[in-house]
Amino acid sequence: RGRKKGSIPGPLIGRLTTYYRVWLLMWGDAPRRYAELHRKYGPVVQTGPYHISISESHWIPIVYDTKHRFRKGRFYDVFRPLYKGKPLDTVFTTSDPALNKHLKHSLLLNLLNKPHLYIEDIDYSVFVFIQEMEAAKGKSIDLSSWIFYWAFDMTYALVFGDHFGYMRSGKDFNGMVSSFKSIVRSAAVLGQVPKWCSITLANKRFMGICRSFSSFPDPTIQLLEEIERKIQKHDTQMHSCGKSLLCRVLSSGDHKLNENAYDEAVNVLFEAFLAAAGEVAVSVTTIIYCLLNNQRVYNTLTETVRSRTDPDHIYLNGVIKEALRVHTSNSPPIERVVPTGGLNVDGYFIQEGTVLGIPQYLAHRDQAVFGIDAEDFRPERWLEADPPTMKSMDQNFMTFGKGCRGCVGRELAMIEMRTFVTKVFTKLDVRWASSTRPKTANYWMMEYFDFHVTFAAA
Ligand code: HEM
Repeated sequence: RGRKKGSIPGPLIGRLTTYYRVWLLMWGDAPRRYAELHRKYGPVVQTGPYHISISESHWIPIVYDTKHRFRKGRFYDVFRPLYKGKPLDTVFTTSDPALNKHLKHSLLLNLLNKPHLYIEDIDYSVFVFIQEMEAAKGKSIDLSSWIFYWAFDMTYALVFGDHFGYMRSGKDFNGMVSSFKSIVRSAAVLGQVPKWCSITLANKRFMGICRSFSSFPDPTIQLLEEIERKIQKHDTQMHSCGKSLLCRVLSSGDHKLNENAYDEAVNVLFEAFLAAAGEVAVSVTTIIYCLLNNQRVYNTLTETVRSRTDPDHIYLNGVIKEALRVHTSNSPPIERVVPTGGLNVDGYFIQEGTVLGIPQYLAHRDQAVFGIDAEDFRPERWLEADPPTMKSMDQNFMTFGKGCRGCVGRELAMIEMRTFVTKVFTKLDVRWASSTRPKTANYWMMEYFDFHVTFAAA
């Protein structure tokens, strides 16, 4: 366990107890609270006995390095599902570079490097969304929920080659969407004190008791059971889609002979679904939120997609990046642990074992990088920037994480988001259903409540 040397400023309570970080997070507006801390104490702030938050952009490539020097810490333990009674380390949660590379390889090989295989499923999912919205024309609907239904249905199709059916049923029929949101929220808060995790989410007995209450939200157990059912169906030849991640991961048949291969298949399928569905849903909701709040950009975008004058999606990519810059999905700073030997930067010496994080919210608002209008939603900045400015904007764009543990699904996510926006806005117009605007909260992911809109023909 390391500790900072010298005098890093910060609130006294943060130096004394790690529970201060729980307090920072539990109100659902952590980005604003971190911004306030940096305004008061400067660019490097001690937020916990072993935690430091940094708002200086030039630390980004140091902390999120490409060589696995700065590893993930124990915060990620909360995201490990209990499988066969034990926490399962996944590609996302593990701090072990070898396991991370191994599982990532399987994801890339079987899903992410094969865009031609999934375009059809993405198109179909958006087609169903449009059909449902056409049927609901003129009625007020909760868009945030519907985008979750779309993202869960689509991801399910890519991973399992089958249809989940949220959009067709028009509701969260098995409670998985709402349980996903609540577990992510609690995990973010519990993860601030990793020892809580071993007595709660990672504890077999505790989780057993919780699960005996049918109302207890646990999407991980639902998903793991679903994966095992699907594997069984696949093995008994009742599953024949051929191109899903499930089929490709199981194609060698090793999982039938070897328990490790079976567990690995479960692991990869689990993370491919969970890492993808929620983030994509939140991001598309954010994009539409920004468009509805900015009529000028809404008009330019709809004109561009309807007239098909932007075949390379230059304006659309600008809109997507700008929306995800201004309202980035992740709330607490993404954390990494200082490696052996400590870290010496800008006159600070930070001991090994200290946990460092750079709040995305602040990196995305650095005026030296994005200009004095950094607070504003202005997609054109991504079209106008000269090469050096673009380079620093890209370096500060942290929505997909950074370095060797950044998002492996970024390209897939971009295809999904572009397909959704292009197809939906080509056919339909969206308007706020009333003068009341959605409320937001941000624990780990941005959440929108009462996102009421109406759809009309374009
Ligand atoms: C707009 C949508 C998405 C956003 C905003 C997003 C964001 C992120 C972020 C911020 C990280 C790094 C988290 C950290 O370091 O703690 C990450 C990692 C990851 N993402 Fe995504 N993601 C998205 C879509 C996807 C999709 C579609 C997949 C597909 C499988 C995916 C798979 C992963 C995986 C496997 C990791 C862990 C990588 C590693 O640890 O090496 N993501 N994502």
